[in-house]
Amino acid sequence: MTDALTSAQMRNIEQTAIDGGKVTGLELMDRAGKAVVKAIFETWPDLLNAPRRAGILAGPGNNGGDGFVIANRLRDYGWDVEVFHYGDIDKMPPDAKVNALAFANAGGVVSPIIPFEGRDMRFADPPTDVWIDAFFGIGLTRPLPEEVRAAFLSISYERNWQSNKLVAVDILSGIDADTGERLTEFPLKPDMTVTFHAPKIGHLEGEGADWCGQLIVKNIGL
Ligand SMILES: NC(=O)C1=CN([C@@H]2O[C@H](COP(=O)(O)OP(=O)(O)OC[C@H]3O[C@@H](n4cnc5c(N)ncnc54)[C@H](OP(=O)(O)O)[C@@H]3O)[C@@H](O)[C@H]2O)[C@H](O)CC1
Ligand SMILES: [K+]
Repeated sequence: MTDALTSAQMRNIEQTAIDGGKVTGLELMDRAGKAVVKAIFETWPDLLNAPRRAGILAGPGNNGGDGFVIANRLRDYGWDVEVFHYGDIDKMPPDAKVNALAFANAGGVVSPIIPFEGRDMRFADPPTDVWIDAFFGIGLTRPLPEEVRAAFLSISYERNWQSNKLVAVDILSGIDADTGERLTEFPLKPDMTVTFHAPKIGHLEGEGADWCGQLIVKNIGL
């Protein structure tokens, strides 16, 4: 596995490629989101047999933008997709906003994450086959907001009763990408983390190493 990067090193690699005209941020986000979907079908090929249901937990930044790319892609496969957005589409960074608007304008369901509050997800009907954690990636700077922690807690009840999957985009939200420190604790380990270009320090150090599930590193052409 190639050397682990800090979030600053990753941003520098991305920005150098963008500044050099090799790729745009939007293209990188598109590749990242599609790489997550590819990793899902490579890991659980039976999910390809029939359209399923996905819950996308999207945050306010570009990690959330990846989540909307994934939402659009899974809808292309005929999946029933609902995005639970901690954030405001209008305030998202430009690349993320493009993908969020594409989802919303195509009739995609975007809900606030409040529905999870106190909701007993153990008997959710229909159950969600795959949860995508796209709340926060390498831009996490502090412990998670309480409503985000509560959403994760509700889903952890459901996961105890349903055999659904949790996939973390880039890194499990709540883990510091530069140290592996869990800035917020919740009882939900992902089945898989899909990161881009190279592992980050937070995937290999501290508690982060135990809170990845299967770590998949996908090339996004950098
Ligand atoms: N071209 C690219 O940059 C690509 C990026 N990829 C994906 O993008 C994320 C990194 O995106 P970024 O927007 O830098 O960061 P995040 O989405 O992780 O989060 C930043 C936003 O979240 C707010 N934030 C941070 N911590 C918290 C918190 N604990 N509570 C509430 N809000 C929080 C932050 O706000 P600030 O107040 O801190 O400014 C931002 O609004 C990367 O991980 C990839 O998934 C693509 O994959 C490749 C292209
Ligand atoms: K994430």
